[in-house]
Amino acid sequence: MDIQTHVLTHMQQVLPLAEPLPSPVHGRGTMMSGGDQEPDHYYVGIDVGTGSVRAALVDQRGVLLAFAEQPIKKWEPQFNHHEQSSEDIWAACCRVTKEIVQGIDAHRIRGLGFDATCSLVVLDKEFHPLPVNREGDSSRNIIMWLDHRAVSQVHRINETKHSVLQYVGGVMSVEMQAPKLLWLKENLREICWDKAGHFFDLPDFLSWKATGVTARSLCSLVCKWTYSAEKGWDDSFWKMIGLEDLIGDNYNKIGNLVLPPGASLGSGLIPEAARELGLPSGIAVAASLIDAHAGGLGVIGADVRGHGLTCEGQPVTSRLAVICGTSSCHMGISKDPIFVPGVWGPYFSAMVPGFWLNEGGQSVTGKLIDHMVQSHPAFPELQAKATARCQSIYAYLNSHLDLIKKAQPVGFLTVDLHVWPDFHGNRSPLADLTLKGMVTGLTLSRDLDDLAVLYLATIQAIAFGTRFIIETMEAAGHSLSTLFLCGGLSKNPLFVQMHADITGMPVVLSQEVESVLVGAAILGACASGDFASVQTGESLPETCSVVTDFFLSAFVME
Ligand SMILES: Nc1ncnc2c1ncn2[C@@H]1O[C@H](COP(=O)(O)OP(=O)(O)O)[C@@H](O)[C@H]1O
Ligand SMILES: O=C(CO)[C@H](O)[C@H](O)COP(=O)(O)O
Repeated sequence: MDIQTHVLTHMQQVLPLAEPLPSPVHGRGTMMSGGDQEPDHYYVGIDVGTGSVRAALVDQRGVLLAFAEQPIKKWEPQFNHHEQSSEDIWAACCRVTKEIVQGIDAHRIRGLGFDATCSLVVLDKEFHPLPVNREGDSSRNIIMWLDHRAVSQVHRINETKHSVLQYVGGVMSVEMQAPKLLWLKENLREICWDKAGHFFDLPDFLSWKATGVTARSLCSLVCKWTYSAEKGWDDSFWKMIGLEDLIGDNYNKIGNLVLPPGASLGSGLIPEAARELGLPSGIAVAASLIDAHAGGLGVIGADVRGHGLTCEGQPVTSRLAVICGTSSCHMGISKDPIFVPGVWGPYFSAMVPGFWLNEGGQSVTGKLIDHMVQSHPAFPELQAKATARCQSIYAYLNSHLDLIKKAQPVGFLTVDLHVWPDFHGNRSPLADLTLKGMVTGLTLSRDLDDLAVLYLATIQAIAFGTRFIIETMEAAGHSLSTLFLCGGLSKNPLFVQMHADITGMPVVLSQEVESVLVGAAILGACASGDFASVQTGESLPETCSVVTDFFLSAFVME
């Protein structure tokens, strides 16, 4: 889609914003073993997003009983370099977990599951943090997923045309781990590469910290490290890109024991981690998931009966889970592998066991909306007015748009203003990290109306990006009918409505807003042995015992 057709479809397809949103339907899916009785088992889910760590206590019926959140540190020492600290993140995990289990009978806690962003954690041979920066600051030992420092490395990797690239949409992303590893070898040889003993995906770092087990999740290795669920590591790839040193020691530094998400790790929670987290030692700890995959697992099997949706009579492969936080991830599953140019995958068993996964994505969505709003001259005025009304800036902007639209549908406020949203490159389906953002239709206006309309145009551009990804997935063989949204942006009704209007698909929101966390708790439930797997049986969702029982869609926008 070039900018011309983008603008055209933009103007043609923006449908009226629906009447006030229907109230959530308060109901719940089939009860699990506990029925209506007092819950006797609890599971803890910990979700490490880009901006914060959250924890939830969930019972065996899938009801979220307690929630806590804590921001985490981020550094941007130079443009396109984004770093974090594994110690800071672990400390935040401990704080939020202690908070959610206060006053709870700890003996009822049966399992713990983690999900996290797919950032790269570097430790030395004694498991101490190593610097990923020229300043030698070892507290910054994580290269974040959105870090784009390894541009030259990923370019060379893609030039090899190695066959593993077929399984990442044909083009490896600079956000994956191989280019970041190569960057470390080429740029920080002495202070980092030569001393490194362990390179972890963040979700696997957390499960190691909790159990002392260095096993990696199939999810991380397949989606970000070129591991094949069927064939394992491909030596020829690592040799071809100049990282043959990782093959030695049987891939010990990047993982040689690989477990499916939800598998129980070692002897469970080790005493030191138990003390720090405020949980009983020895409870089951699960092999982890990447955050988008936990969200996908949390929503894709939702029980939609009674809402008259076409997907009720369709296989689960007609559903697209969209996890919308700092970035948006578009998770579609299939029985057979589907190769979609510019869309990551197909990945076998990386999210739902036994299914192939394709993962489309937009590198910055929440971050882009925040950026557009916060950098506008009218932002201080917006903040003051929202604070005076005790509203979030987004609730304020949404009601402001309702005021200024007058009789016309809100979508038409942007007939003259268009945003191209690739401010941090295009992840899918163009798979071009060099792309930049664009705004057309600017005037000299600097007021709040102008800010509100720019905010709307940004949301619309993101929704068009989702539509572009859906069209590309369908052209390659997916057949999609319904969107299942979760993540921070799904709490914004305008964002959700624009996705329904612009894709022409109904959007289902889970009754439990914190679906990503429930996805993490499902892992803990599975590891505890209380449930046989994250999903059982041949087909979803009918026989998807844990997933279906945990969820009921709350309301639908069409
Ligand atoms: N209630 C809300 N209304 C509008 N936007 C929201 C709301 N809550 C969170 N967001 C937006 O969602 C994004 C963060 O989503 P979140 O899932 O918390 O991100 P991450 O997992 O990447 O840390 C931010 O851009 C934030 O502005
Ligand atoms: O690449 C991803 C998943 O495969 C995500 O974009 C990344 O993990 C960041 O997630 P979030 O936007 O929720 O913080």
